[in-house]
Formats: sequence, structure tokens, C-alpha cells
Amino acid sequence: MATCAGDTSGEVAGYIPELAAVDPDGYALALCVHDGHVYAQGDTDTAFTIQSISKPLTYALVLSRLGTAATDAKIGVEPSGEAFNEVSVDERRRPRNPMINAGAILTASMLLPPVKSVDPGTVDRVFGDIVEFYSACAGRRLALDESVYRSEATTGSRNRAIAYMLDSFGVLDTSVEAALDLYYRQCSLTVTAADLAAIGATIADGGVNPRTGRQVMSHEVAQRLLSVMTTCGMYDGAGDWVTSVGLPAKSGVGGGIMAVLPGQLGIGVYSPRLDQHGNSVRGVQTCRELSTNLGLHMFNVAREAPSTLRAVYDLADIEIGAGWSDRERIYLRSCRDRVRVYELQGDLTFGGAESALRRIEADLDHIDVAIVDISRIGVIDPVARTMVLGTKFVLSSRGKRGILVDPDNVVRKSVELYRSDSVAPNLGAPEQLRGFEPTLPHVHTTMDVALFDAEEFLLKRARDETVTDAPSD
Ligand SMILES: NC(=O)CC[C@H](N)C(=O)O
Repeated sequence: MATCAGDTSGEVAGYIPELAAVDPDGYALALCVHDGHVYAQGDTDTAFTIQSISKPLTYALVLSRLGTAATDAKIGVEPSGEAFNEVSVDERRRPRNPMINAGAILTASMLLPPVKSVDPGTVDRVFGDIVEFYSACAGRRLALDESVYRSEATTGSRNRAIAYMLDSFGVLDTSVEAALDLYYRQCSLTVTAADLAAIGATIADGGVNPRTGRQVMSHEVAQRLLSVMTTCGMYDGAGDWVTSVGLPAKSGVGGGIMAVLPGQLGIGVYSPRLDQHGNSVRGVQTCRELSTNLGLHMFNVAREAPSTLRAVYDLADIEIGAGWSDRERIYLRSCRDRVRVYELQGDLTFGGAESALRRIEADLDHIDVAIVDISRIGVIDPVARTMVLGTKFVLSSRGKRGILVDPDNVVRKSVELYRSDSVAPNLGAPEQLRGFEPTLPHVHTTMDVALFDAEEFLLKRARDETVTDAPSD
């Protein structure tokens, strides 16, 4: 923050009278990490209106309610290359994306009943749902800034023009005034930098609020938000932003920026002086500094694949120690030949699963049994899950057996976690797992349970007492 604090360039948003009145020097930064811990500095108590950072959230609500197909039929996902308040649509008369005002007003309208006259009570109720949802994302109850709301509602000719244009195209199915009212209200909810960081962390975490543990949107919706924020979140400044900061983000003319490092953390910055795009000047700079200093760029290439295979070893190499029972000795002697253990670690996605499976395939001539130990895996995504479970076919086609060790049920958890997703549906659908449902409590033997009795202690010994170097064949 110290590096950027001196920059007083830019102007507070002047077109909403109430926003023009804020202290231009306010400055706050917050970072919320995976377990909900927040680091915050500066004017951390200052509440400001969320403004356009509301757009991805209402979009999430609409996606969750109506699904992607119905949403995409009305709102595009292409960067507009235009200002946020441009009065424009694409060739199908859809707003180009949900991050510009046209898209956001239409998004809000989709929560209202499809009739041209909507009573105020209904708008109140729908706004109640919005507050509920934003609050669940932030992990605390958010409130409306009445004066900013009134200020924008009475001066928002530009947004009225946009909404009536959409209405004239026949794409706004509800009351224009109700849609605008809802939009102005959502923009006038107040947040702190820490709230933005918490909302960001919720999106980063695939929709699970790290403070409350509540799943507030599906993994698939979170992924969609991250995509749209990456391409459209910073308006016509998006290209420069992705290059230099490299984090999906959303700005608001209240001076806030929310940025997300997928899978890791959320950032909230507040500083109300804006650049020509309507993005906070110091907010952009702060994010740039933070990203550089902490190595947060999303394309900071983490090499998952080579480190996934933590160790490969043969059971035959295990010393049978004094502490082993007779039963264990007999068992181990009888079965340990040509049994190889593959220990995986980290979070498993395609890259890591591929490198592990290729290694197993390469070993097939030298083994009869492959024990795939995923007890050190945190999360396994649907693609990696299918690949790991599919090892069964590779092994059995060559007359080999396999055992999957999954004491923490990460396979089952993965099915739960990605249940509502249509991402990679053919690869990861829960139906596919059905044939593999474990009959034993501890182990998902996707393959063959013959070695189950021995498996637990073999692995325990193997982990405790064996070399962890991979043998080279
Ligand atoms: N970029 C923004 O934050 C714009 C939001 C503001 N409420 C408007 O509609 O003009």
C-alpha cells in the first residue's frame, strides 16, 4: 500500500451525486485466504457502495436459478471493448456481457416475474433474495446505502436509456422501472474491503464461503464468474489488467475492486478516485503490486504434473521389522512380490493424473498389483477421478490387479463437490462412479478387493518404514 498511497490521480465518480461526496483519500486493502483468515490494512472500517461489483453476484444468482442455457440466450459473454455504460448490444440484440450496465440491468430483470407490471412488494422480495445471496457470499449481513440508492435512482438517465432500449428490442420481459430499481438497489449495497475479499475468496473456493463453510453457488457457476470476470470485469481495461495483474476481477465506481486467485484467495481494495475506464486508480496499482510481489498472476505456471507422484516403491523392498505380527509376516511374504505402490500428493487434475497413470502403464511388465495411494490427495476433480478410476481397465486388460487407497474418501467427496456441475459431464458424472461404489468402509477398491485385508497394514508399514525413492526400471 505504501508504494501506491501517494498517487492521488483520477477523479471520484461525479455522475452519481452522492458518490461525488465521498472522501477521495479513503484507501483500504484486504486479502482473504482459503480458511477465511483476513489480512487488512488502511481504512478497513470504511463502508462503500459495491456498485458494479454486484454484477457478477446477481449474474451468479440468475445462473443458479435459470441455468446457463437460458441465461446465455439473453446475455453474451464477449468482452465489449466499450465503456461500462455504453448503450449497445450484439447482433442477436443481447447485451455483450453481464459486466456492462446493459447486461447487468438485464440480469437483474431476469429475477423478476415476466410481466410488464410488477408491484413494489415483489421488487422488495426479490431484492431480499439478492441481499440474502450477497450476504452469504460475504459471510455477513450487508445493508443498503439509502442515499446513494436514491441519488442514482433520480439521476440515472443513462441507465434508463439502456433499459428502455432493451425493452424496445423486446428482450426485457418485465417492468423496466422495476428492473432499474432492482439494479440501483443492488449497486447501493455497502461493503468493506474485507467483504470484497471474502466474496472473492468464496468464488476462489468454487462457491464455498471460507468463513461459514456454506456452499453458496455451485462450482460451475463460480467457474463461469471467474471466466467472465477475466475477460470483461475491468471493462475496456481488461486486456491490460489480465496481462499485468493476471487475476479475474471486478471493479465498481464506488472505488472498490474485487480480485480472485482461483483456488486460493480473494482480494478487496478500496480507493475512490477512478481512471477513465471507471476503475479505481490506486486499486488497480495496488493489485498490480500485490500480484507481482506475492506471485499471484493466475498464469504463474505451477507445475503440478511432475510433483504429483510423490513416491513409487515395491513392497518387496520393505524391511520386515521386529514389530510385525506373524500374520503380517506370512501375508507380506506371500503377496509382496510384484506389488508396487504409487503415492500421489497435492490436488489432482488432468496433468497430475496423466503423469501418474503413464507411469503405471510403463510399469505393467514388472508388476502384478498396483496400489494407488491417494491418501495425500486433497481434492480430485472429475477428470482426474475418471482417470484414476479408469486405471482398473488398464490393469485388468493386462491381467493385473489394482487397489485404490482412499481413507479420507476424496473420491466420494469429489462426486459431492462436483455434483451439480456439467463440466466434463461424460468423464465425471456420478453415474459413472456407481459401478465403483465401495463396499468396504475405508477403501474405494475400484478394482479388486482381494488384497484388502493386508492393504491397510502394508501401506502403513510402507509409509512409515520405506525408502521413498522411485525405483527406475
Ligand atoms: N461501473 C459501475 O460501478 C457502474 C455502476 C453504477 N451503479 C451505474 O450503473 O452507473
